[in-house]
Amino acid sequence: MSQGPVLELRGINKSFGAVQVLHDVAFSAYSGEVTALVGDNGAGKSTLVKCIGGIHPSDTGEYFFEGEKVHVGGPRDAAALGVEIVYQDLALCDNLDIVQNMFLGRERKSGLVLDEASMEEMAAKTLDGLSVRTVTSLRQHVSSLSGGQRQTVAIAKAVLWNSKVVILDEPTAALGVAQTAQVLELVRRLADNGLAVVLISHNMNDVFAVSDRVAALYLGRMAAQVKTSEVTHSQVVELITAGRSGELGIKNDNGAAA
Ligand SMILES: Nc1ncnc2c1ncn2[C@@H]1O[C@H](COP(=O)(O)OP(=O)(O)OP(=O)(O)O)[C@@H](O)[C@H]1O
Repeated sequence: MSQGPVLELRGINKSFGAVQVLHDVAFSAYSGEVTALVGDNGAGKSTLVKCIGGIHPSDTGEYFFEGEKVHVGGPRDAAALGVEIVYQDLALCDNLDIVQNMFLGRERKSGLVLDEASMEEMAAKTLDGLSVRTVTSLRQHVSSLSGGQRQTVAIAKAVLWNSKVVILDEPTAALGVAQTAQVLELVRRLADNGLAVVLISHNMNDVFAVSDRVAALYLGRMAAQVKTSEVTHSQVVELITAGRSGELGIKNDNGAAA
């Protein structure tokens, strides 16, 4: 399924004041694939994702979407391309129900009133399309949902808008074993439905369970972006902790030596 990447960044540099956080970073995401973005605390994962999402646009570098060079100067530009980010804190409102959360800020109206029926139908269709069966009622307040169910609602909200790239910030960090398995299954299904999924993770089991590629950041540089099937668990740990793998032969997707 390897066509060109749907999203590709080249030569991304980003500084906050005098501190340069990202150095000449290249990163690609492919439709139908899960790309795990890994790296130690402070390696620059969130900063890279914020560049992709237009929250902190990069200082220099190029951004390509579906092969075209684009300018992403803010979150609206990213959303218009079909790039959605699901943050760790989920940004769900506890006092609203599932449908209200999924349409928050983008409510559908019929004349002057909210078109509840069509929103409920779209929400149900999206959850069905993701084969989500864990939610009992769409009119349930999200405060009454489990961590895994909340994660599911946040992910469904991100894919409601015909998105093409979905970035998930540590979706299993706060979950137990069974819920982690459920969310990972959902992550895989998103890719199988044709989306490019980027999964930020610290958990090697999750990375190897679900990803097609691994992109490893080390001190703000892309140490390697490789196919998951071509690396071992310990090579990925080395990339995260030392910025390179001692064993030769790891190549970046673009052919450069890691
Ligand atoms: N708004 C900001 N202003 C100044 N420095 C920042 C800002 N955001 C991030 N940084 C710095 O950039 C570096 C990378 O941070 P970032 O949050 O991108 O790392 P991360 O890989 O996501 O880490 P973690 O796994 O801990 O979330 C850190 O040294 C951080 O202190």
